[in-house]
Amino acid sequence: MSSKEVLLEVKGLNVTFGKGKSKFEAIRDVSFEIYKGETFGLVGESGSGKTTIGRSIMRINEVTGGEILFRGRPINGNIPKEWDREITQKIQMIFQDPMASLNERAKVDYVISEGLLNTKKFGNDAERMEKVRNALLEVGLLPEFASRFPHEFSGGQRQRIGIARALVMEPEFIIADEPISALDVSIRAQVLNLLSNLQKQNNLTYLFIAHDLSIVRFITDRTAVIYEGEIVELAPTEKLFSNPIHPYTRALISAVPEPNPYKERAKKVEIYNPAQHNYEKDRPSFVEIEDGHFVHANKEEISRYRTMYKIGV
Ligand SMILES: Nc1ncnc2c1ncn2[C@@H]1O[C@H](COP(=O)(O)OP(=O)(O)OP(=O)(O)O)[C@@H](O)[C@H]1O
Repeated sequence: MSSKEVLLEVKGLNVTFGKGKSKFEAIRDVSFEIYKGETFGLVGESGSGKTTIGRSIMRINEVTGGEILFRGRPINGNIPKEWDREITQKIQMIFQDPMASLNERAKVDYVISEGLLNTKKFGNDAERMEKVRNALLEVGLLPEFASRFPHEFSGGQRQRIGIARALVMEPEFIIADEPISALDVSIRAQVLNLLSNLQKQNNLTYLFIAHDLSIVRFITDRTAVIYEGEIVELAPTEKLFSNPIHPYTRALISAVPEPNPYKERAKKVEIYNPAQHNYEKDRPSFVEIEDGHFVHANKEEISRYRTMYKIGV
């Protein structure tokens, strides 16, 4: 269950890579809030900037402009040591490819407890081992697995180890970056169920990154759609699917395959053409077109969308 208590706030985030001619603005003026206890989806195609946002929150990426607040306090810049340590513990990330994110030469106990070792806060060896065993149990693995190597496990088990690695830190906020994309289709639902159960048990808040809208639909409370480094639409997830407004969101939704093959054939796929926006005189902003439903648009588009999609008319 989500409250309206803001846990994480991203305000006017800009991320630029490179300098001079090779300068590339990967994230442009991105703002959103994530409420405590909710699952917030971030959806967009490859290269749109989803991971860069996740990495900025993890403080792996340099932030060029704007700020990120956790529990109302900035996480970047010159911050007190104690606060820095707390953020390092409370914000964790689960990665797409469990193979790539796990050190193959390290045993599972080390893989899971590495973060604990770095924060010092978590006691002696025996206490750490106890935490590792508990984390393994929590993700549905045997405590004995602690003394094995990651390559001895299946993809799904490795992702569970990746989840245990985040969980052992006793986080409050988890960024799940395409956590099931690399997994066999047959085990995806299991891992999603695990994430959902862990959320309830541990009162976790999730930022769930995906390129696949159909996954986001079933597990997120609210969703933001990102296109080329900009959020084009943000709404409660059901609203986004029942009444998508931005042409890019509409194109994405129309591209989600229908489970019914007959319907799919009849379905018209919309194509998104960014040139359709005329922003030269009438500049766009991020407008709340109805309660909690934001769209990137200019004045002319807002009034057109209101009429087209029967909002407040
Ligand atoms: N360290 C970097 N240096 C230069 N460009 C980068 C760097 N990291 C990311 N980019 C670029 O920024 C853009 C956004 O990348 P990002 O990985 O955030 O996208 P994404 O939406 O997560 O895509 P994917 O689903 O493929 O991971 C891409 O064009 C990428 O090439």
